[in-house]
Amino acid sequence: MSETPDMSVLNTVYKIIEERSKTQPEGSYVCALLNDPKGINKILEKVGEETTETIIAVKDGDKEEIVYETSDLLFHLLVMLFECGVTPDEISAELARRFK
Ligand SMILES: N=c1c2ncn([C@@H]3O[C@H](COP(=O)(O)OP(=O)(O)OP(=O)(O)O)[C@@H](O)[C@H]3O)c2ncn1[C@@H]1O[C@H](COP(=O)(O)O)[C@@H](O)[C@H]1O
Repeated sequence: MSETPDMSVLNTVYKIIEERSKTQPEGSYVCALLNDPKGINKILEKVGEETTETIIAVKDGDKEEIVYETSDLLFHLLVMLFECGVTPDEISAELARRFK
């Protein structure tokens, strides 16, 4: 892709998560998270881990790591939102409501 993707990439990733949940392909990391016997706690564990790794990257001032770990965090947040039945559009609407 020649252009830098905009925030709609989050919607696309969410749609892939939805699709994985429906089709349950073998080897899918999303399915491994969604089907984990710990349920939502597994996803929350990952959100916690990725939050910590993002904080460490920021403390280290390592821009490349900040981009990498924040992407991991956003991805796991999208899986969490999917599991809760919340869409990225609902988050966008809430953020837009706060514009001033
Ligand atoms: N964006 C991501 C994405 N970001 C990170 N990850 C995975 O998230 C995990 C990050 O966890 P860690 O850094 O803790 O690494 P780990 O050692 O594997 O961790 P453990 O789970 O083993 O504890 C890694 O396994 C990464 O591969 C992702 N896995 C999938 N996606 C998206 O989800 C889509 C569906 O993926 P599959 O379900 O695998 O087909 C893909 O097309 C991507 O768009």
